[in-house]
Amino acid sequence: MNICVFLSAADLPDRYTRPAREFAELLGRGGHTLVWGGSESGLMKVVADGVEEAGGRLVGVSVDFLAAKARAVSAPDEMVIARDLAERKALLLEKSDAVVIMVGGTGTLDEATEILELKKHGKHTKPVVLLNSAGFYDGLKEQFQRMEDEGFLPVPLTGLVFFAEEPVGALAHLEESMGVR
Ligand SMILES: CC(C)=CCNc1ncnc2c1ncn2[C@@H]1O[C@H](COP(=O)(O)O)[C@@H](O)[C@H]1O
Repeated sequence: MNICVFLSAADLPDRYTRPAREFAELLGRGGHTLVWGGSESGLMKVVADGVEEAGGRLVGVSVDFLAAKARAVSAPDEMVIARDLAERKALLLEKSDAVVIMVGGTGTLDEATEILELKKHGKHTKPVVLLNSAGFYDGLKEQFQRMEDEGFLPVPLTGLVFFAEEPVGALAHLEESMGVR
């Protein structure tokens, strides 16, 4: 399975780094491919290193203005450079069977909301998991719940996104959704 991971490009403390590394190891050991933004920075690098060390394949989709900072990869790994952020998001989704949103800032939020919006409109049916490491997304979860409770969501929240507290639960949900378990 090709699993797209959105997450921070910042260097972060152990409470966020540990689950990122753990998820990467599970992904690699499970024989899956990581599809990610291609960066060699922060948590994005932690995940790429973890997948590579565990024997998984990497598919990066960087973007023109960040291409100089993209990870150097060689076959069977892959790196594509998109023209802009819009094309990058489209390519990340196109190359993936499932999406995991991990802790991040505005870049991660941008990617997450676009993927959920496209799913809401039936443009894709790929499973999306929000990995709530160290309770980072408690506030967002509450906001989504309020959107649903007050009639802002035309589809059930559970049909849009699955909240996982730990990496093992996140991967198990994806494997079950895709029938590879
Ligand atoms: C030092 C430096 C400029 C590093 C490069 N920085 C980046 N390289 C690649 N993708 C990025 C970078 N910053 C943001 N992104 C995109 O936005 C998300 C992370 O943004 P953020 O850190 O959550 O807001 C990633 O999923 C990635 O697709």
